[in-house]
Amino acid sequence: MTEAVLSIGSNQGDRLGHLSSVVESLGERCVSVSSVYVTPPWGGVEQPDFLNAIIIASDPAWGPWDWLRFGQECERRADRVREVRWGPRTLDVDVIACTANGQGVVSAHPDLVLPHPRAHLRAFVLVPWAEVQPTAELHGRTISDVLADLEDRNDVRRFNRDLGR
Ligand SMILES: Nc1ncnc2c1ncn2[C@@H]1O[C@H](COP(=O)(O)OP(=O)(O)OP(=O)(O)O)[C@@H](O)[C@H]1O
Ligand SMILES: Nc1nc2c(c(=O)[nH]1)N=C(CO)CN2
Repeated sequence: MTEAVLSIGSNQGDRLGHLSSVVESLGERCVSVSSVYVTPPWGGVEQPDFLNAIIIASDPAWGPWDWLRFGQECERRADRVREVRWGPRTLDVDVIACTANGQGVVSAHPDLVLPHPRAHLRAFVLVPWAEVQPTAELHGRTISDVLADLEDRNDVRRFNRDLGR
């Protein structure tokens, strides 16, 4: 049994629709969903604001690579094009962390680094994650503590609609 923390983001096209498509595809695997947040682009590329959210998902038979493949399949269905690193996209699904039978999974494989190597730098991940799992830990610190170090944490604002779960 694995539980995954999935970060979903969109800043192109029907942003809310793209995020909703992930929740729909997960179906019964979806355990909880954060509010939707409007977030300024992270990473230095000038582009429109994103909508971001965090999903907690679980499946008795899936391992960490299944969550990665699931996210990439959702991106493909949203016609995501990989052009600019950290640039605009219809849908981004990142696996932020994964637990297998209650134990945190650590992976250094370049195609699946766990926990996600940049999660601790991203208010657009930590603010929604803290909403749904305030006691979660990243590299031995609570995510609330990690978030307190980020200067841009107050730039992340609640959006006026949610993903309906
Ligand atoms: N935890 C992870 N979640 C998702 N992709 C990962 C993870 N670890 C490594 N990768 C790999 O990262 C590669 C690039 O992914 P992607 O194009 O989504 O990056 P990005 O969203 O532009 O940037 P970032 O990785 O900083 O979020 C993919 O080939 C994927 O296999
Ligand atoms: N606000 C925000 N910025 C980003 C995002 C994202 O989802 N939200 N995704 C990126 C690529 O992983 C790069 N920058």
